[in-house]
Amino acid sequence: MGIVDVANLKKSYGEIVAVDDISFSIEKGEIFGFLGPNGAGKTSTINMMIGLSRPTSGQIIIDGIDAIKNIKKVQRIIGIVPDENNLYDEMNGFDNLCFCASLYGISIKEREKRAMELLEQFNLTKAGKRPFKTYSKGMKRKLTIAAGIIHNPKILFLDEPTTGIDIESARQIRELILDLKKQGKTIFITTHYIEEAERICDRIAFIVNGKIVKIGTVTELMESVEREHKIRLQLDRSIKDIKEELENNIENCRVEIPEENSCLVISKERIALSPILQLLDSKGISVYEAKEIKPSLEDVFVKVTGIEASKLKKEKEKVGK
Ligand SMILES: Nc1ncnc2c1ncn2[C@@H]1O[C@H](COP(=O)(O)OP(=O)(O)OP(=O)(O)O)[C@@H](O)[C@H]1O
Repeated sequence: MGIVDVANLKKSYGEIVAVDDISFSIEKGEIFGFLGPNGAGKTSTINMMIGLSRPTSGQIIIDGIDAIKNIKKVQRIIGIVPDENNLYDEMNGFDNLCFCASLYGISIKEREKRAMELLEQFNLTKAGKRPFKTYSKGMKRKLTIAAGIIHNPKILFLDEPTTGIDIESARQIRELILDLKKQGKTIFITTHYIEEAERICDRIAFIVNGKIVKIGTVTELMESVEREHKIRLQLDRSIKDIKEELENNIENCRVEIPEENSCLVISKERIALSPILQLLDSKGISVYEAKEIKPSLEDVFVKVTGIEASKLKKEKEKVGK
């Protein structure tokens, strides 16, 4: 049993099945990522886990407590960082944190101490005196995370923590998340940034159309699909006219031409370079560079889900605006 156990969880909105019978466990102290495109069911899942919406069916156990029957008890041990900022625009950063702490019944002295500590930890001490509405998007996100951990929760739920903010703030937030893990927190994070999930998550679940299609560590996910070897050749001209000849001459290889002056040689086995170079040389084609392309988690995601990486990127950019 994990610190979080979700079994056969389902959420329907009328005809729409947003979350379709998913089950997973989160171990204490791990960063568990939910990775999927827009509309995959990430927010619907997190909202059921934190008690913002009621499941159509299924079970959620958090730290041994039934989270559907006993959400108030659960809310004391979890921290929530929604995908949209939920703090008061007119209040300054310090007061926002103290107000959040008061909701958990923390004493005034303790509230102020904790707020100051968090402002310092999140590099917001100076900004703490300014109204929240004057913060940049990155600063707003950081203060929202600080508010989510004001009561020192065991488990933190982060919905798209770096969507729509600048690169440097996103980097700082990833560092903060890793620091929280070091402090022993368990973290559930939803994202549609593959690189982010790869960098910080101990385990990742791919979610598409409300279903979990794969769960594992990055290494397990990489090993779960049949690996292809790829070599990219940079050439002095296009090899469109000899593509077929190349494929016929090199055993078990296929050739793709992504750009005018380059090609990809792809095979299930390791690729020997010399016969390729010899053939190209005999055709008077110069090779400027030959580089092995290592598979990425993005390749695995595309293979497992059938969703094109470019589609995921486009959606990411759209949201990031
Ligand atoms: N309140 C609602 N009423 C009706 N349909 C909803 C509601 N909330 C979500 N949905 C639908 O459920 C599906 C899953 O949505 P959800 O917001 O959980 O996905 P998501 O993975 O978080 O997407 P995003 O990355 O865009 O936030 C979508 O088809 C969405 O339109």
